[in-house]
Amino acid sequence: MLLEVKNVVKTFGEKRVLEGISLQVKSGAALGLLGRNGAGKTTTIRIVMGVFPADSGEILLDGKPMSKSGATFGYLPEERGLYPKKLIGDQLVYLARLRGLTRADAVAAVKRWLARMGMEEVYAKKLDTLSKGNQQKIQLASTLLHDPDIVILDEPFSGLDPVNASLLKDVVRELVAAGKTVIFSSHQMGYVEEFCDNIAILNGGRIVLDGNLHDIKMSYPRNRILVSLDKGDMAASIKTALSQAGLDSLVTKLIPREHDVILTLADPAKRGQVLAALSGAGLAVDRFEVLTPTLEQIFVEKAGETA
Ligand SMILES: Nc1ncnc2c1ncn2[C@@H]1O[C@H](COP(=O)(O)OP(=O)(O)OP(=O)(O)O)[C@@H](O)[C@H]1O
Repeated sequence: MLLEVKNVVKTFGEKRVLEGISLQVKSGAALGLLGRNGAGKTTTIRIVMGVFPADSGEILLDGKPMSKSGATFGYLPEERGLYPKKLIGDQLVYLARLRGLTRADAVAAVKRWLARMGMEEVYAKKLDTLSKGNQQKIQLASTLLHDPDIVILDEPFSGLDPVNASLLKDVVRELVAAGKTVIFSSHQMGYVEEFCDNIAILNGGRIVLDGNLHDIKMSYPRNRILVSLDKGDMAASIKTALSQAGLDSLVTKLIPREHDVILTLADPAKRGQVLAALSGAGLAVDRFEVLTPTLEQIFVEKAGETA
């Protein structure tokens, strides 16, 4: 399944919030939709879901208008929407029925999802008797009860402890593996790096970067190398080894850090010569690694300035 956002423009009053954005999401590979507060992520999601129309542009699923596709959505919004005072089982069954399940199927889906979340015992409890993290898991279950084709998760990890975060990661991975179309929006870049093969960064209503995250990282210069040795004064040993091998001019910068050294090379293709020089000098190299930028660094570079 291919979801396409094509040249979407949206204005609220005088304010143009989306300036003609285009992006694609393929099923079986999650898209990380990123951007600073107010960049237009929620507006984009709402247009994709048909909550309100775009001023112009198209939302297509496999080349046809989304509105005619019959695709089902599961949306976990940032502001959660379940009733705190109602019994969890009752409201989940109600929601599943609203989304078209028979009563028997709805009850079965609710029991299955509560079990998946490790929370079978809360069926007859009120939502507000649960901790924030456990409420969050119920919200996620409510998003997935009807086995939607397109799953949109806005900050799904907020408030979760590491064990629950790990459970949720497994659920998201299963959705992706099951061929769902998954859009994941978060300010926590670590999670985005874990799940999303593809990213789109919005800034000032425009897509300023999109594509495969691995390819994006590989497109950055590969001239910074992290080196660590098993002992001794690393920086001094490395300088001596490079000098003996006549490679001083290849290394344009050498930054000693507490547990390693970062080298900047004039020509990254010659990094093998640096490694050979270090081993040739009898140094025990623990790590020798090309440093690629983190998503956080890429994000700050691309979205740090408001366009
Ligand atoms: N219904 C509305 N009426 C007027 N302005 C709106 C409306 N909805 C959103 N906006 C404006 O559109 C811009 C984009 O908002 P949006 O909620 O899409 O951003 P976001 O990227 O999801 O931000 P956040 O990360 O803070 O959730 C903001 O300036 C916001 O104030």
